[in-house]
Amino acid sequence: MGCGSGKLPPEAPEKGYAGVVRSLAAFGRARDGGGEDEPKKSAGKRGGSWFSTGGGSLPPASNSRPLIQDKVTKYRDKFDPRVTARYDIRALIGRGSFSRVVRVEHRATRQPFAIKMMEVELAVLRRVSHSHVIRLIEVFQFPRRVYVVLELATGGELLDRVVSRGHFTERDAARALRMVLAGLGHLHDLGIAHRDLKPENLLYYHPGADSRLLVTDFGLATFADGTWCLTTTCGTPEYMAPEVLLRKPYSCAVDMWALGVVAYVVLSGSMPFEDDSRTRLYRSIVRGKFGFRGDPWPSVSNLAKDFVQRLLPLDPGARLTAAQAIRHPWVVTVAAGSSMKNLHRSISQNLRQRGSRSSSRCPSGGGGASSGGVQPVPGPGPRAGTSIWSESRAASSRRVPGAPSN
Ligand SMILES: Nc1ncnc2c1ncn2[C@@H]1O[C@H](COP(=O)(O)OP(=O)(O)OP(=O)(O)O)[C@@H](O)[C@H]1O
Repeated sequence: MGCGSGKLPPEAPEKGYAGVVRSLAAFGRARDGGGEDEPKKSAGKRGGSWFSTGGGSLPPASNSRPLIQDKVTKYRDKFDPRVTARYDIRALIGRGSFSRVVRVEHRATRQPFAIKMMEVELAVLRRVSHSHVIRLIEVFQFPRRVYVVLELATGGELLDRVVSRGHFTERDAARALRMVLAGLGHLHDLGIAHRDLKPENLLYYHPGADSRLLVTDFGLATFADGTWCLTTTCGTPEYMAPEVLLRKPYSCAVDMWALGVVAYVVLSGSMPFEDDSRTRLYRSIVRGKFGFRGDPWPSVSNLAKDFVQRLLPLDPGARLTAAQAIRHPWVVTVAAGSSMKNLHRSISQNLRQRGSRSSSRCPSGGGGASSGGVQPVPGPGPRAGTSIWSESRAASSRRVPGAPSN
């Protein structure tokens, strides 16, 4: 379930990103040759399976079986034989702006994994090893493509679980956020800024109630070599920190801002900063004014509100770090506590309302230049729930369309 209007892809080649965008744009246009074969997230297939993903038989028994089987074969043909020699391609899980993710099975062990086809995020993923960060299994690197075998997360996105549970309390929210904070703390300790933290990039490892929550999608992640060394404008608008929009040098603290937005969403189903116009959205973010209005906020504890507020100060230096946030009394006491009000009804209602508003705003799923204008990048254009980026360092005098100038 998405809660953002589109991803701002990052600027030019920090770690060769522009080339990646170019080649993936070509990949999307030329190599896919018939994108209709694959589910589009904007068509509602996100996170779902295109054909049977169940541990074995492909595809499901139905009248469309031969057609689906053709598609399976066609899709498999797009994989390098060295990959298919090791892994059996079972199903397409989903598509990102610059990637495809498929469910696979290791031929020797029959163990399921996900393979992500993309060309970035490797340097970051290679360094990371944490129970709350998606694990890199192995990589196949070829001149034109990279196939990344990842831990397979089958438990769905954070907000989907919030909605599907039927019962959701502050304790559940605190437990989920504590897991995210643990993963984020590990990344920040390694000097890695994720830069696209949002509920869609938080996946449960398995469907069970005791599942680990994993930070995923390192497509915009980068090494922050110094404290305030990053300048790229990228992310997902609703989750972008004011210093990013103002084109100030920034640090890992942008992830803490995004976590503040995630916390607000998880506790209420609504967004702290939201506007149909991207220009107005950016203005409200850089003003940093938000409230706790409407349901379920009257039922939410002051401690929870304090936690959110301490993640969303305009001054990044005043924001909690991951190490501080995980020790915040709300996280410590509420996560361990037991009886809490059920916030589920209001949260689900708000999420549903927001979902229907954004689908009526962007019928094609686009980020919408008309709504304030984030420019599409080469290749697949921005869609609802995806990240976008603009070339700020390469053209420092140019503003992110719609973003306030400093
Ligand atoms: N390791 C994984 N296990 C299971 N599903 C995954 C895994 N990695 C990604 N997915 C799913 O695959 C789909 C595509 O993910 P991907 O990270 O490529 O792009 P995205 O983050 O959805 O889009 P964008 O990159 O435009 O933000 C999503 O539905 C995501 O939840």
